[in-house]
Amino acid sequence: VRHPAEPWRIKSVEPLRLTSPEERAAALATAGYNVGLLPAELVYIDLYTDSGTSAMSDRQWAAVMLGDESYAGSRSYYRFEAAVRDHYGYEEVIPTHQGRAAESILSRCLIRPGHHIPGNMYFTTTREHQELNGGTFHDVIVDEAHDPAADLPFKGNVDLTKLQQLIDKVGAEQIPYVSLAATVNMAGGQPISLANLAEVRELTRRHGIPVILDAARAVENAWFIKQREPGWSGRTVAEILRKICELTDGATMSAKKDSFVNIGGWLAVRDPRLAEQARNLVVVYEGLHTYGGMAGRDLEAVAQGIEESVQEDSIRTRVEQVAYLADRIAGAGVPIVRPVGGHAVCLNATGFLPYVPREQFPAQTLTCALYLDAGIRSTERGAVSAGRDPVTGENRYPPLELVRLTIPRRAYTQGHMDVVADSVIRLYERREELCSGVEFTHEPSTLRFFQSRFRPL
Ligand SMILES: CC1=C(O)/C(=C\N=C(/Cc2ccc(O)c(F)c2)C(=O)O)C(COP(=O)(O)O)=CN1
Repeated sequence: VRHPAEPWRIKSVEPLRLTSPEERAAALATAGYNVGLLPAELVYIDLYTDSGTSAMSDRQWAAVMLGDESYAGSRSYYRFEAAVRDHYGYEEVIPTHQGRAAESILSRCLIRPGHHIPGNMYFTTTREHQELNGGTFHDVIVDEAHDPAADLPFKGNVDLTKLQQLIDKVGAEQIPYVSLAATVNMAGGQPISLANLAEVRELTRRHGIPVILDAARAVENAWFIKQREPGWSGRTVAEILRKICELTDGATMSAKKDSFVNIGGWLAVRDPRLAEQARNLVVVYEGLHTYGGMAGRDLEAVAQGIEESVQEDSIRTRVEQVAYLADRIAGAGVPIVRPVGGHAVCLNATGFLPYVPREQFPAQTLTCALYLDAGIRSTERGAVSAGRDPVTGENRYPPLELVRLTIPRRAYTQGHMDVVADSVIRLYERREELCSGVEFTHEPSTLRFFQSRFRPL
């Protein structure tokens, strides 16, 4: 796989510093063996997240200067609203400062204690807000999504039998909505197909259950539909994105992904009554419903980012850079999640570190080894992220124990990808030496992944 030639040239740069091994060892100990607690300046290549870390374009920076900071009815809000309506197709657009704020407001509007929310695999903040409002999340994704080696084109698909069984078990009236992610982050950025989405739409329509999309990386999902789903190769990404949204009743959006911005999000629905309920909560938690926790300049950057995100060369080269990294790593025999997702290469930590027992958190251990080796920050997407079962309090050990190498958009070049690939391959060749993991020294009660601290065993 060749590294793509980007459809842009660099006009502004931010200097990077490579630390010494000694510096990194000291920094990691201070950070409690949680790379998420490292100061960013001690990280050389930061693959912690693609959320809010992408490079904005000169046109987005120019739009920032046009930000209308009026409290009510900002010009920038109407530009933002028009961009969401044009590209996602929902009538009622409600700004929020980022995705989890949209999730919180949607959950407060639709979920009541005792409710059940089916979805194609969990995402941490999405499930958290569902549980905080008394709901129970049920994973109805196809079984293959939990198998890192299953190389299927649409592992984000819903297993319709699982969905029907949940409806039969709890009753449609106990299901406020079906929560669908496009792509599925925790499965490695796996897309859902339009055919499956249409089947979910049909099944839920029969029971009067709404479908709410998590659109954070829906442009990447649209790209995979164009590449992999028969009958769509001749359509534009923009047309396919609209088609995805048409099959849903609303969406929560973290604009910090597809739309390249450093902050921003929105909730969009078709039902004006739900929209009014949500706007009332936005005023309580985010700010007036025409800015929703963003400055006018942020609204402008999101609007411009949406337009750029659906340009074919932009999304193609974004996904191809990830494929380049995956190809180099997999070429050396390193176990990764197949097929490669749109935003990340996911290392299968149990396959990578077979001698580290699950109770010693192999994925967390591997993130530490990657940082020590080359100053690379990656993301634990395994048992630490999965947290504890809210009922039993026991650690959840999901089948996927992954290290996510998450690629920011338009930020790193082929040279950086090669540094990452070389480091991963070097560690894989030394994997026999890595036979003990880590244990908690501090474990927060909520979303422990961010603030946990560990000690090496
Ligand atoms: C599919 C989806 C997301 O990927 C997502 C965020 N994602 C992050 C940041 C993150 C979030 C929670 C974690 O445990 C985590 F470790 C990383 C990420 O890196 O992937 C949100 C929430 O959107 P907000 O971040 O704008 O509020 C909603 N939906």
